[in-house]
Amino acid sequence: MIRLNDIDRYFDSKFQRTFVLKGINLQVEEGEFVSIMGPSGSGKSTLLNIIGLLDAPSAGSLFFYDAPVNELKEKKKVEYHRNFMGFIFQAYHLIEEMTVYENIETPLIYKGVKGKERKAMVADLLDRFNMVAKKDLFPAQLSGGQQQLVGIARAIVGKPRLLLADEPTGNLHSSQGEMIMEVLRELNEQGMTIIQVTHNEKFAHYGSRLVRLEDGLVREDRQLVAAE
Ligand SMILES: Nc1ncnc2c1ncn2[C@@H]1O[C@H](COP(=O)(O)OP(=O)(O)OP(=O)(O)O)[C@@H](O)[C@H]1O
Repeated sequence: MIRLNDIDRYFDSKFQRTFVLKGINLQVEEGEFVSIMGPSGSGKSTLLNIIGLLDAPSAGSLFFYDAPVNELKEKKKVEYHRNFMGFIFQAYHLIEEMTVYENIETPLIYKGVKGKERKAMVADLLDRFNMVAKKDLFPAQLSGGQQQLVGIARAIVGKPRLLLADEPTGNLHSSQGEMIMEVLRELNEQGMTIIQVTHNEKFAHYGSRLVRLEDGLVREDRQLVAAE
């Protein structure tokens, strides 16, 4: 589904070149649930942003289903964002002028989902995340954890084929975090491919594969067994 060939990401300053990612080779198959771990600054978010077409590699190539996606036109990128992937960010990226309900509904409008079906899909997630009573509030009226839940609901409501999650549980209590990981596991069992960045070993083990980055290199890449 996704293939990275010799991906480098570096930044040049006057006197030196700083590598954030160095020669990353990674292949992710449809249906996998990959957890990316590694120390702060090791390049995890950068890697996720490159896969999500939000950042461009300095060298190397990226493929979705064997089609090169390195140098896509903006319009094609938007199509991938709309129809192929969902993104959970560390910062929630909610639209401040929209209510909780509208924030969750927006991706479905872009996707062309009809009104009735849209309502049912949003209602289902509000219910599942215990946010029904908050549906008419604006993001600024919610706690950090609640905003995170809305961000997650918005990312998964359209059932994207690929979900990219950067510390999805970062601002949540551990019980909320576990609830979210259960939701991700269920979505993965239904066929969604998931790549998450996490600092939490326990949550990493909801995945089926662990990739550990260090200094911009893949230091470890192994399958996880469910019982671990
Ligand atoms: N525009 C930039 N210019 C220079 N360096 C950058 C730029 N963007 C990112 N970096 C550097 O890239 C490195 C990796 O950042 P990244 O956010 O990918 O790390 P991370 O592993 O996700 O860290 P964390 O766990 O703290 O979120 C950092 O040292 C950061 O300073």
